[in-house]
Amino acid sequence: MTAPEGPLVIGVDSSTQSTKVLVVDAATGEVLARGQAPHTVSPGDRRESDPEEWWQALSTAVARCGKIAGEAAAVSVAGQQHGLVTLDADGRPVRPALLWNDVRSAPQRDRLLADLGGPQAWARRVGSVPAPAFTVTKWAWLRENEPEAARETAAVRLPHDFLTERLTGQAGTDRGDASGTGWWSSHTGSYDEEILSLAALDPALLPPVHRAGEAAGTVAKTDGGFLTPGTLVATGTGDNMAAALGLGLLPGQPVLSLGTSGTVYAVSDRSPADPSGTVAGFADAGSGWLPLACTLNCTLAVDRLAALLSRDREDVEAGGRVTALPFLDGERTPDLPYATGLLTGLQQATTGGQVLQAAYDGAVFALLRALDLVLGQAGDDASEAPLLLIGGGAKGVAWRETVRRLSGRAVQVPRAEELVALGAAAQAAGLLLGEDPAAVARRWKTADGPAYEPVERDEAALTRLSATLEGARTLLDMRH
Ligand SMILES: Nc1ncnc2c1ncn2[C@@H]1O[C@H](COP(=O)(O)OP(=O)(O)O)[C@@H](O)[C@H]1O
Ligand SMILES: O=C(CO)[C@@H](O)[C@H](O)COP(=O)(O)O
Repeated sequence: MTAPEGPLVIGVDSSTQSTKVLVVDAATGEVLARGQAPHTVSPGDRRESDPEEWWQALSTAVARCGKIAGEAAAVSVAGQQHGLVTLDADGRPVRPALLWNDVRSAPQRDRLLADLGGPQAWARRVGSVPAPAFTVTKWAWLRENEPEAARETAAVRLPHDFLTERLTGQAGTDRGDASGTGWWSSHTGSYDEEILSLAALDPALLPPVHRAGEAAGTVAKTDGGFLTPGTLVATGTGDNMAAALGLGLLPGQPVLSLGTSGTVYAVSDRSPADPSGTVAGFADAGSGWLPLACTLNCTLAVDRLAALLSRDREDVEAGGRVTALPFLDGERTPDLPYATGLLTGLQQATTGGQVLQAAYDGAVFALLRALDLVLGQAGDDASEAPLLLIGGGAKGVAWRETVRRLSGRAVQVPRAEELVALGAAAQAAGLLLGEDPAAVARRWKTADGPAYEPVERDEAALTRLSATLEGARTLLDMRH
């Protein structure tokens, strides 16, 4: 490793399963140190995590980077989107955070949709038709199911706001993450008073929304002194917005991310509004937008199937007619919050490897079905552009080959791992150096990596998956 040119910056990804921290040379993008610490997510129907554990994980992951972390001149925190963090008057969590993949708020979502006049009204108003992932549905759930906790709440935050506020001592969020709440409009760039009133949420509980390029503050104090006081803190953003920054994404470049969630998105310079609700009309971390579709069942669902079959995740086999819709946690895309996993087409000759391959197919199919709608909302011609494959799953051959076979598109796998944390680092570097963070990431060449030619699309598998989904809709919509 050559001596860093400096200055150094820190990028944080506080995602569903863990916190990842990178110390990066702002001049070159070289990753000088990395640290990681896990999170606990409650099992069963609840998907909750303790925000205090995120804070501890941040401290541990920074410590695992070594002393060099103390030399950073700027830091930025990106986080899993949508989570409802409720704080009391002393800034302590009233209860664990309700995460993006907790679908218990589906009935409240249905009610909120109707109260504003249906999906079209929501898309027109805030840019998105809320899924049960959106924070507004979670607040409605809390008020209905735990009114005392709602009453005790003195501040409502998103995961990245909570961590940034702990660092700086100042409340604030950014437009990218705010656009996943449902109460902030990516068309107008402001909180929507009518929606806040429908959800019975006092706007005084919400943080101010920083503009792109503004600082959130400086490191005021930290419990264990794990970052140097006075270090500049950028606004941070949602994890998908950060990954878009981390890739230095330009319009017309589609991304498919394989992590706890599966996402497909592109950046756009027009404000999306998809009344079907498949495409969320998020704002990006700059001054543009990020039309995005998200599935709940991606790498964890396939890993679970592999574990049930006692197979390595790469141990797949082609052939057979087995079809899987691996909606183990309910599903968001398609909108089937009450769904469970479905397996059909099993025959005497079916092998375990074919069942596992079917799980990959089902997870990728759900994402690719939404990709055309995402690109339609983005409005730029991306027909010839390679699909950028990122997230933990992009390291897997079975994932990559499934995406190639079902998409029929060229695929590029950036060599840079941890694009969310790198995007946060680019945001910190942009703030420090007065540059556009996406341009910083392009200078760092983060999207470079091996390219894979298109292969013929497996129409037979796609037709089988579509027919299974349509045929099983009533079953998948059944409330257990
Ligand atoms: N070498 C690998 N091959 C395939 N999948 C992998 C590999 N390494 C990690 N993964 C998958 O990556 C997932 C984590 O992805 P990541 O993007 O880090 O998740 P998140 O940010 O949502 O917490 C794990 O659930 C695991 O299935
Ligand atoms: O809900 C969404 C996007 O709308 C998810 O993408 C979350 O932001 C969680 O991300 P990961 O933990 O899977 O990175």
